[in-house]
Amino acid sequence: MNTKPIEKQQRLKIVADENIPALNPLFTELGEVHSVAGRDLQRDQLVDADLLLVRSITRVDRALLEGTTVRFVGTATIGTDHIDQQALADLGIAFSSAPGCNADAVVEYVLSVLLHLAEEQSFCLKDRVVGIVGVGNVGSRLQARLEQLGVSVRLCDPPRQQDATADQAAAFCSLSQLLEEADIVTLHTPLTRQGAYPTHHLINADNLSLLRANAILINAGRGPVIDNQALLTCSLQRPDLTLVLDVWEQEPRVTPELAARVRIATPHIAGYSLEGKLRGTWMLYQAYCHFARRAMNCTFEALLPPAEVTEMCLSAQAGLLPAVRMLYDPYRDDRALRATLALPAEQQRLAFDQLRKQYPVRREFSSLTLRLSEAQHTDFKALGFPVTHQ
Ligand SMILES: NC(=O)c1ccc[n+]([C@@H]2O[C@H](COP(=O)([O-])OP(=O)(O)OC[C@H]3O[C@@H](n4cnc5c(N)ncnc54)[C@H](O)[C@@H]3O)[C@@H](O)[C@H]2O)c1
Ligand SMILES: O=C(O)[C@H](O)[C@H](O)COP(=O)(O)O
Repeated sequence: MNTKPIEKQQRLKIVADENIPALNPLFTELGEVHSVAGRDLQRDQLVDADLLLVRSITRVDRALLEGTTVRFVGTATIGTDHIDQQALADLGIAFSSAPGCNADAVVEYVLSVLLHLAEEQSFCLKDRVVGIVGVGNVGSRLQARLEQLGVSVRLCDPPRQQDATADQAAAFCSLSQLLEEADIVTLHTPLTRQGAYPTHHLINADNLSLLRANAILINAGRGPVIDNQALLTCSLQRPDLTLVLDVWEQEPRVTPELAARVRIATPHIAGYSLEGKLRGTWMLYQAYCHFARRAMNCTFEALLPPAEVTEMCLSAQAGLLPAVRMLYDPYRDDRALRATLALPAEQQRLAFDQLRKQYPVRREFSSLTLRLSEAQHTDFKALGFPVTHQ
């Protein structure tokens, strides 16, 4: 890629999505930050801009950038399906995303969902097989925590399987085998439409029928990885299925008919821990400083405020769910989303974005040290809590 650091005497002009936190402490030392509404960003807002910082709701392509002065684009997200990276390379614009920034938040969303459903449906997670589709930053961290808890997993990731040694490749299975063998299926692939293993409508009318009786299907990746119309049809015929959707094919539109069939419905917030969001911005700051060959003046630790509650003592009888619920209860987000579903379509779309914009502070499990009896240590540690003796 033919990208050169920006050489400019005057302060940079930085155009940034208003939903990116910590722009001030990180980017105002570099230039003037202009906040914009990410979903509606237009070319004329990029006049004289040097940097463009976005989240996942801004389509960044040739039409937006050709002929502008932008030299660096960053997305403070893991997903990159909204960015035409080939166009950026052709235009000589440097690009950075934030791989892994909110992976732990997504893992904790899934763990919290599973522990809530285990209580409601009276099953023990350790007796269930969890199928993870997409075993990258999110999927592999989820795998590690589940295996430490003693849960059996099945893994499907053809790109990783293809690059693995024969020994490593044996850990993976095909999608159909996973759907047939797993009691719980959770999707963590990127959204891709091309290449050897495209994920658009990876889950569709043909393979939904492979799901086991009483299966749980979770999508916290990207909405179009599941054919939502096929899912609705299937769910009407299969009341035994439990669906959990954080992402939706027509996002920010959520069709009330599908939401009515979904047990836990949330507005694309699986990755919205404070740590995840701040790490996303900080990784862009780090990437830009590297690109511009500048020294960094802020560490991630300095950016992250202390949690309100940092330590909690649990009784020797306490199970996992009460501690998890203290930090994250997915039904809070489910209730907030459902309250918007009776609105006319356009207002519902706006409400979806508002829920995300005004998202309450949510901290990761690592922020809360638990005082526990010795016997409880293994499971709470496996979930990701720091633990200490009572
Ligand atoms: N809901 C949320 O808030 C949220 C938050 C973070 C990320 N995400 C989404 O989750 C996705 C995964 O995140 P990640 O950090 O683990 O990404 P990653 O790139 O680290 O891992 C993705 C994995 O999916 C695999 N994969 C690609 N095509 C596949 C296919 N056809 N079948 C099975 N596996 C396939 C890749 O080989 C890779 O190992 C992101 O791309 C993003 O779209 C959503
Ligand atoms: O890809 C990601 O990192 C996540 O999906 C992220 O949480 C999306 O958040 P948004 O950019 O829509 O605020």
